[in-house]
Amino acid sequence: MTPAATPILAVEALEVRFGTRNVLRGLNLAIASGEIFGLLGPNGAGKTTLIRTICGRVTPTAGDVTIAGHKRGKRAALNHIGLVPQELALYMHLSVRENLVAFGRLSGLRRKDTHRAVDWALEAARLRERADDPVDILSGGWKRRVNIAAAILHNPSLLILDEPTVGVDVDARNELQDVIRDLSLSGMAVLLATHDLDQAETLCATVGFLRDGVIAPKGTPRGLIAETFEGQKEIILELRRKLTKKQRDALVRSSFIAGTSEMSWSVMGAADGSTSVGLAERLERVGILVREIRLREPGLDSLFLHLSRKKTDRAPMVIEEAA
Ligand SMILES: Nc1ncnc2c1ncn2[C@@H]1O[C@H](COP(=O)(O)OP(=O)(O)OP(=O)(O)O)[C@@H](O)[C@H]1O
Repeated sequence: MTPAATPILAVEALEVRFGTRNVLRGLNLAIASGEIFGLLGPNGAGKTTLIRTICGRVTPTAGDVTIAGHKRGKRAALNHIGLVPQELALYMHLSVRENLVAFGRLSGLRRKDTHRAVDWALEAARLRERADDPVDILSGGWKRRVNIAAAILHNPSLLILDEPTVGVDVDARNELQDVIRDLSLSGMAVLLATHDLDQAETLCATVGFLRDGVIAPKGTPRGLIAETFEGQKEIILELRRKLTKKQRDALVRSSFIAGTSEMSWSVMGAADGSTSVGLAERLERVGILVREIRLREPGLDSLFLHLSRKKTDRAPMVIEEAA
């Protein structure tokens, strides 16, 4: 966002408490017209709570939220928001067009405006060819596009998407991403909550990590990666066999992070690749058998793992001494 741009969404010092639990603790966020902001964060960090607060469904304990200059919760503010929830909220037996007409009427569009809005939304969500199909015969990716079309019928200034591509195949995901990109190019500000870090990296001008009730760090994906890793490379180990507890502890103490299967581990190493030289032999000496060692440029996924670790977990890579 350029410093001069007036944000479509402005969140200032937002606090939300549930009972004794402070979920949001002085959160700030600004999204400009045409900007796609990726909201990242571990499960339970408060992403949905932030979205619900922006939409006026949760009352904050402190702070301000304005949408296109209107205070959150007011009718004028709601008129500027298009919300695409994670769950599909569609009439399955009606056609795509009938669904959109129904949503248009429900959202208060006049009859004569509804058909124009539906035609525009069908085009924008690339749904024209399926307009007359009943929703229940569509695949997951198409249904999600109908969900988006329903949210943009009133041409909102701010489009909020909560995990828009969960459970869809790669082609459908790419199509959805193109739809979101086109909407941002038409001037919509987009808040995209996602666990899909690859998607955030390709789609979002800026991303932020919601942790401990605030969004930090925040910046361009490339900028954040460069700042955090300072040119280091990510070393990925694929193991031949399962680790003993002792071997596992040794890797963890040496700053390795386990992938989802625990047969894959990663660690940051020197930019010139020297860290990986002789690594397989060193690991073998402590009984850790490696199938493959790869080097790659770190991505947002590496940053996410890095930020998710406790500071005390981080140590230099000293596998020999540690094991
Ligand atoms: N209405 C509520 N009353 C009490 N606690 C709540 C309420 N809504 C959310 N929470 C709590 O607030 C925390 C944040 O939840 P939230 O759903 O916003 O997280 P999230 O980042 O969206 O998670 P996920 O990625 O899993 O959807 C959680 O601990 C949740 O249990």
